[in-house]
Amino acid sequence: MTAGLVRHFRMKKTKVEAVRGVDMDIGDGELVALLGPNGAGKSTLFRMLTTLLPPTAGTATVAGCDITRDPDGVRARIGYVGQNHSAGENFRVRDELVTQGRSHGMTRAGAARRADEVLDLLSLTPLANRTPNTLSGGQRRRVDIAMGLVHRPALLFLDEPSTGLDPHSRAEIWDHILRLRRELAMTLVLSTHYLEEADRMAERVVIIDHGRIIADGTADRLRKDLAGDRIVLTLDNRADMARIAEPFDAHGDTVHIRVPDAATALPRHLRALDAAGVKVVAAQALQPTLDDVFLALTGRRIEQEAA
Ligand SMILES: Nc1ncnc2c1ncn2[C@@H]1O[C@H](COP(=O)(O)OP(=O)(O)OP(=O)(O)O)[C@@H](O)[C@H]1O
Repeated sequence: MTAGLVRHFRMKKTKVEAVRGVDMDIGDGELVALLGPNGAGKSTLFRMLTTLLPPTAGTATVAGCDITRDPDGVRARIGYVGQNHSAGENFRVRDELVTQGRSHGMTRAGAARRADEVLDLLSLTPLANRTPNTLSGGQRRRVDIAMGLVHRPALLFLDEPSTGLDPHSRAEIWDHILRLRRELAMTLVLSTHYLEEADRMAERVVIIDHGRIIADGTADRLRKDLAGDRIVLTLDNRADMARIAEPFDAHGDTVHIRVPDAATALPRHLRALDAAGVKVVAAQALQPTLDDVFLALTGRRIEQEAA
């Protein structure tokens, strides 16, 4: 889908290399989460793939069309939900959707029918005659998604769809995103810096940092390959640490041991330590988070940077 995609910005004397050579292939019907800290280049990549920004170098084919040679073809086939609201403040939601349909060449009756369909799809029918400035953050986000769906795209880009929403609204947005996937078999590419969302919702996670892809796979695969499970033991007597045979990291009173499968390793370790007379007062089997994966790859944590 993309080959060597690059985007630089020039500002006076400095050059910002926002995207530094991205190669990515996304298949039909995939749900892909692009995960990275602030400034990683996610929005710039999206803006190139949705033809809002020309690449400095490289190529990309989106929904079968080249982003540089056939931007109109790309735009006709994709939907894009950016970080800014797409509907005007003071027009009724349904009217905005009809206008959007008309701008895609639909007849008035066709656009009205489609507006009602997308209102229903995003559970917005009761709000159809409200203006966006009277809606909650989560409701407005659903209007943004509805605007991106009017022309029936097969592929939808969502740039941080849940950022800034309270946990309840975030869960609601995700219900709707997953519904699009289930009921319309859409290809969904979204960006997020919420680690647990990428982990739970997407079957493929692409981690991006400083404008480059640094990992790509299922969350489970990334965890296993790049971070590994840990068991965490608290010993009754710190001096007993010297009697642990495996390599470990000590954090205060606790000992962290890297293992391939924490659930099966934990009882084995407890039995061995018991037999050696080492008293363990607490024990935990820990699966790494995607933040641990990011830490293993970069030495930094996404969560700290997002905060
Ligand atoms: N128009 C621009 N002019 C100059 N620099 C820009 C421009 N747009 C983006 N950048 C820079 O490019 C880099 C990547 O920004 P981008 O918005 O793509 O990151 P992001 O991963 O989407 O971050 P966020 O999660 O904060 O939205 C940043 O250093 C940013 O400051």
